[in-house]
Amino acid sequence: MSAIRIAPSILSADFARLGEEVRAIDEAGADWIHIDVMDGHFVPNLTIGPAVVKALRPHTAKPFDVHLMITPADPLLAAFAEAGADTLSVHPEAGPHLHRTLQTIKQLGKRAGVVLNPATPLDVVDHVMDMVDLILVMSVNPGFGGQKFIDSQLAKITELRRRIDASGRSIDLEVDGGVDRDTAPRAIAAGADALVAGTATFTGGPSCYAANIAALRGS
Ligand SMILES: O=C(CO)[C@H](O)[C@H](O)COP(=O)(O)O
Ligand SMILES: [Fe+2]
Repeated sequence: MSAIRIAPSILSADFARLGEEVRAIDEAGADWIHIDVMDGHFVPNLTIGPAVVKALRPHTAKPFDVHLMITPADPLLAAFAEAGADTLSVHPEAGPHLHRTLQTIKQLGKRAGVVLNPATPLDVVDHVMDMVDLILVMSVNPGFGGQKFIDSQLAKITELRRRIDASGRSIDLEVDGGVDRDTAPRAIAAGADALVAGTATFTGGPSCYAANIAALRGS
């Protein structure tokens, strides 16, 4: 098992000071910067577009882990790639051709991720295991930060860990939603090797970020 990567979700940051917030979580030990892109259509919330991703890019050298909750995603993949995304993750429900979408992400030279909603079965990734770099298990329904971790996703994480190991490929298993000091160890025990955390990172303000991130890592 590789080291646990912590990806603070800037959805819980102070949007009036986003550049500063990104620098603060970088200095506090974040491995990736998780950026939640919502379109008010695929999910009932509206957040960040490529212009904001581009504006944040000079504030850190850490990888941008971009979670696209938009439909259709395909017309905007190039814009997010050019804006500075490192990983582009899509929901299979957001378009009719998941394989083609992942091909496009790879052609753009980016890491390709698939995001599984709580009710989405694992089988959706069976035939794209050879092309994904990351699989993200949603442990809340997408759309908002600050929700409660859905325990039933632990069994999915365990089974996904088994399938990733059996594939022989290096695929990150990331968990997103309701991850805090109590649920992080359970997600890790089930097989997660990357954790998204919005509320649990940003609670208490900048002076707490380093301790919050360390606690999630289990150190
Ligand atoms: O994708 C997301 C919501 O759709 C967010 O990444 C997630 O909710 C993080 O927030 P929190 O850690 O507060 O649950
Ligand atoms: Fe997310």
